[in-house]
Amino acid sequence: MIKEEVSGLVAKGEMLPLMEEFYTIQGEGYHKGTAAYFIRVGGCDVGCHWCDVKESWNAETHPPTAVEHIIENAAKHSDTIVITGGEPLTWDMGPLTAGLKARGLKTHIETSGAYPLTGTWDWICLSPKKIKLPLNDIYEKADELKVIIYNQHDFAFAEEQAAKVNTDCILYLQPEWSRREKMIPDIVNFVMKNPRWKVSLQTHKYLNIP
Ligand SMILES: C[S@@+](CC[C@H](N)C(=O)[O-])C[C@H]1O[C@@H](n2cnc3c(N)ncnc32)[C@H](O)[C@@H]1O
Ligand SMILES: Nc1nc2[nH]cc(C(=O)O)c2c(=O)[nH]1
Ligand code: SF4
Ligand SMILES: [Mg+2]
Repeated sequence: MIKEEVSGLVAKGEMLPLMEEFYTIQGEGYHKGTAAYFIRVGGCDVGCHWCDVKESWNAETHPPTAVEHIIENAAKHSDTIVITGGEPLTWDMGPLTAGLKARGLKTHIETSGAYPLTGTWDWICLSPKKIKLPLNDIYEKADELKVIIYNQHDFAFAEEQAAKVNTDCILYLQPEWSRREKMIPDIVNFVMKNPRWKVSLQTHKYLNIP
């Protein structure tokens, strides 16, 4: 396929820069502990300094892959598919999620919400970032809000973001991995004082799984 054809298909979400795919246990948030197949799509220009997958950022380094191929492969592994990245909403998620839904699979997304919400989702995990805030439309659709706690100011940011989501949205505070020892005591205190929040840990890192 010539370069222009590939770019055209990527622009329509019919091909996506695929970084990696793996069958594992969802480590974070509401579905933690549940087996799921992860699809990690390359490309993100949000730029969180503590991001644990910086290798995902440059889409050019991940091969454009036909979504039919991604869908067919995912269907072999699990009935729950988590789309993450990178920032999956960099791309049109319509074709990928339509194909997954057509096969009866559950579609979950991990997103910063910084780009327009595309695709059909059974579960939306919104993890807002101060440096590139979510667009307004996603707040009412988020099933869980997962705010990363790196420093004290992040608690105030978490409350600001919680004021924008729908009333059924489940609220999580997750320690930034490198700061977990410092921040966990403060997160525990905060959640006991503000019990509508829950703690989320990156349990896959404790389990030594992807
Ligand atoms: C790598 S991101 C990819 C999806 C999307 N770009 C986002 O940020 O939601 C997946 C999840 O990991 C979280 N995350 C990334 N780096 C982290 C770190 N160092 N410690 C804790 N959580 C982290 C993000 O906030 C997000 O909830
Ligand atoms: N096991 C596991 N659970 C996860 N939940 C969210 C992840 C992500 O990077 O989006 C992730 C991940 O990378 N691995
Ligand atoms: S938005 Fe997500 S992928 Fe992008 S830099 Fe932040 S944590 Fe990493
Ligand atoms: Mg991860």
